[in-house]
Amino acid sequence: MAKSFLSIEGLAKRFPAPSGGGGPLTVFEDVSFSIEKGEFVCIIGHSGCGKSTIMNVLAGLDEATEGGVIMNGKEVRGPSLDRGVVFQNYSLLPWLSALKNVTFAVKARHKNWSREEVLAHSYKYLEMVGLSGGAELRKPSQLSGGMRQRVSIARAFAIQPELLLLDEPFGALDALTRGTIQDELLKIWRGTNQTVFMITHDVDEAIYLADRILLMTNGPEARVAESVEVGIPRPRSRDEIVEHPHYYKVRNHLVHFLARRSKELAGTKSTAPGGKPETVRFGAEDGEEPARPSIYAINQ
Ligand SMILES: Nc1ncnc2c1ncn2[C@@H]1O[C@H](COP(=O)(O)OP(=O)(O)OP(=O)(O)O)[C@@H](O)[C@H]1O
Repeated sequence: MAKSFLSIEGLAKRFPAPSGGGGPLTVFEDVSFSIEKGEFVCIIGHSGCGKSTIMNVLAGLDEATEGGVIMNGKEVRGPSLDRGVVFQNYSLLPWLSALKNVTFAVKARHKNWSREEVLAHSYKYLEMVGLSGGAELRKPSQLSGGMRQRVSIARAFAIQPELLLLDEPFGALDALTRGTIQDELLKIWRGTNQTVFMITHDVDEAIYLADRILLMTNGPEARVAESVEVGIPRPRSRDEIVEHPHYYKVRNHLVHFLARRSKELAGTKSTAPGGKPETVRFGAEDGEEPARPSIYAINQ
């Protein structure tokens, strides 16, 4: 069988017992899933289940206690420009302007580019996120939280990594900017065959953007329990997506998982082969028999 672009195999993360006593904290265990080249995958789960920790392991910034990550047939060990990350807390270099934060990364990626090429490329992405007209010359401390997040997004997009890792990238943005940058992200993703793995708490954002949505049970001992296929054709429009017959089925499934099943399934083991999440797929209307896995049928 062909290997996936990204394979997460039997990942577990434990932290030593806190000084007050007790056993080690198992944040998650038996986390296994794969992502195909060019897929857009979102992950949703309650606070503390370990989403950011999984992302840090994918980025090569943290090590799992058990298991590993294979990308393009190679084990992920340490960070790489093939994996671009946007964190919740921007992680910009505070002594550099917004522009230099981006050019710094672009120069590292394209060592043989001229100064003009680096500048033109960096400006393209800064303008895309709405940072121009002088704002790009300010240092992070002189920018608002939303503006800093936009610099961080421009920097990650500008290095055109094979895998884009986004940890709640739009959380600090106002609704209008958020919508614009979501659409830019989709445009870039469609045009580049990049693979995107994104954490979000917003079910509507996940349905609008993703091909698949991974659902995590509550921690400790969390796991990825389900992989929900969105199944809504692209390009998607914000106005029309809610009219699609799958939209509310997917949305209700996600909300129900977060409200009830993430807790009910907490601490249970996967019954699927290799600990992979159950696939949840919603069938077409018009009399076609939907391919519903047992887990979906149970929760109808
Ligand atoms: N260095 C550490 N030592 C001990 N526990 C830690 C450490 N880092 C993270 N944790 C714990 O690991 C768990 C998972 O944290 P993580 O930030 O990955 O969760 P998350 O799902 O991304 O949460 P959120 O949605 O709030 O961002 C939390 O319970 C956190 O307290």
